Amino acid sequence: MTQAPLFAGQDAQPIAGGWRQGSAERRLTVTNPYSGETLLELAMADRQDLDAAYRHAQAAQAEWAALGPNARGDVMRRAVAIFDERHDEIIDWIIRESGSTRIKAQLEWNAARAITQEAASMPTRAHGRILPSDIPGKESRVYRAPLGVVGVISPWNFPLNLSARSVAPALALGNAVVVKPASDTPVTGGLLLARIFEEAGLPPGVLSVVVGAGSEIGDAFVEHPVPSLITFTGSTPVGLNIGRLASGGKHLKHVALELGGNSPFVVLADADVEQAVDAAVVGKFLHQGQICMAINRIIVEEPLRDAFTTRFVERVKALHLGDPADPETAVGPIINAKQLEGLQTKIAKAHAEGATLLTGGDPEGNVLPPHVFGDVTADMELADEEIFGPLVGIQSARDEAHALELANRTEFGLSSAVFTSNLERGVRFAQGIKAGMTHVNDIPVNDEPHAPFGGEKNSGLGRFNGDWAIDEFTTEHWITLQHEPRQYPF
Ligand SMILES: NC(=O)C1=CN([C@@H]2O[C@H](COP(=O)(O)OP(=O)(O)OC[C@H]3O[C@@H](n4cnc5c(N)ncnc54)[C@H](OP(=O)(O)O)[C@@H]3O)[C@@H](O)[C@H]2O)C=CC1
Ligand SMILES: O=C(O)c1ccc(O)c(O)c1
Repeated sequence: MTQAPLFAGQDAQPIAGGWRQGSAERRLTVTNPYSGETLLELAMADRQDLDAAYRHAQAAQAEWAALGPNARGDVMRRAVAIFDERHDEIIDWIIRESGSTRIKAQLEWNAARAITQEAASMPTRAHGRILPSDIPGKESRVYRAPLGVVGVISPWNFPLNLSARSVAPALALGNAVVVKPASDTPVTGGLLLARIFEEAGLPPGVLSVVVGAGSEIGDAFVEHPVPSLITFTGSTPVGLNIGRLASGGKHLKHVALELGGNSPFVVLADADVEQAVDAAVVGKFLHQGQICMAINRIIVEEPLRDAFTTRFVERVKALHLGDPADPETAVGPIINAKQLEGLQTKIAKAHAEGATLLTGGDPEGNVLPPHVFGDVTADMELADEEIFGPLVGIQSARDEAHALELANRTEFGLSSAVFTSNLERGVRFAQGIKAGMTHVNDIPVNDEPHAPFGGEKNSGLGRFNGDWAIDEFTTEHWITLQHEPRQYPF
């Protein structure tokens, strides 16, 4: 007997314990970025819906936390089982809603499942501490407790995973959660995840999803008095605004921000060219480059530049473009026309600034052929700004010191990579890069559920995953007990 779909595209969202239509006048049409097919239409959520979601989360949170670590862990374990049972439906939604290739959709399903499995262990890892004290008769305890209610704002590029990597740990650690997914991907960014946790036995109202425009409910989402923490993944301008609202408004709250990136991919003169090219092709063009960790600049030490460039361009020209559902497709569509137009503007700017086009082509629908530019200098926009698309420039470095100077030249510091035949030299180079993450002889696109994920400089604040998530999604309360009357100085 075939199962009913987990989510059938109905006009409903889980707000304050029940599935219902949003209350805003504005309706959202969600389309397939490759085919243009309408996937669903939704009445969007408004500020009243948001307030109801937060208030209900606040009311439901204490009972959810009190269920205890094993019960909360069991919900996570059942959610992992549902990820497995519903694998094909989830993959299909990721492909259709975000234009992900099947390759990328599988990677995203892996990542979302893995963080949910990691979250299942977190309830029994949320430890308090007993501290020594110099005060006679004092017992000194540190209790670790859930923050309360967590607000999660996620983007359209890895919507399922970039919601799950906040939602699963936050819930597992006893918080309640309200999610605002990107308007391009409300299903994989929130509605599907809500159905997974609902089927896994999460009590109603502990997780709400409000499908509302960031431009309309975004500030209210952050400034609301209920959430103690806002996690955000998206553009640096929006992230900086969220940071300002969270720290400068009426209600001070924690933030965990994962923002833009400009990953340098450095190839030193002693690197294996073929290995470096293999990595560069995937590290740049996976998900059409729409990944915060994606290679944004290729920096090759002079002696290797021509050999690397020739081989890299050959490999790029051979990439399979087109239908993201086709297992052979490496490069699928850009998420929407606005993003495509932005990329075409970047291409024109690269030409105007004197870069040399080595391979490119005109878009077919939202599918933009990979563009590689040579003779790129660090002051060009192509090198200095986040691209978030299938474009890249190759810069030449005089020597290792110059390569490091170029790598550190931008406002961003999320991920990075360096290729060399001497691994310890690679580690020393990595330690010189001002970033949250560096991968020696690998792509900068790496994320493991127990490893600290996050950026420095304008790439963000805080770290996700593993022990770092436990710190982000809980708080510590110092409580002391005087077992004998204390002698005060007056
Ligand atoms: N670091 C990363 O992973 C990502 C980086 N980016 C960068 O951002 C650029 C633009 O992409 P875009 O999707 O527009 O990124 P945004 O930062 O605009 O969107 C990310 C999320 O923030 C929401 N949002 C938008 N405005 C506000 C606001 N004022 N307050 C609160 N939330 C808000 C969006 O909602 P809504 O969809 O309703 O607008 C979405 O859910 C990309 O070209 C890329 O450079 C984008 C995505 C991911
Ligand atoms: O911000 C991103 O683009 C992004 C993508 C995939 C991940 O696993 C992740 O942690 C971040």
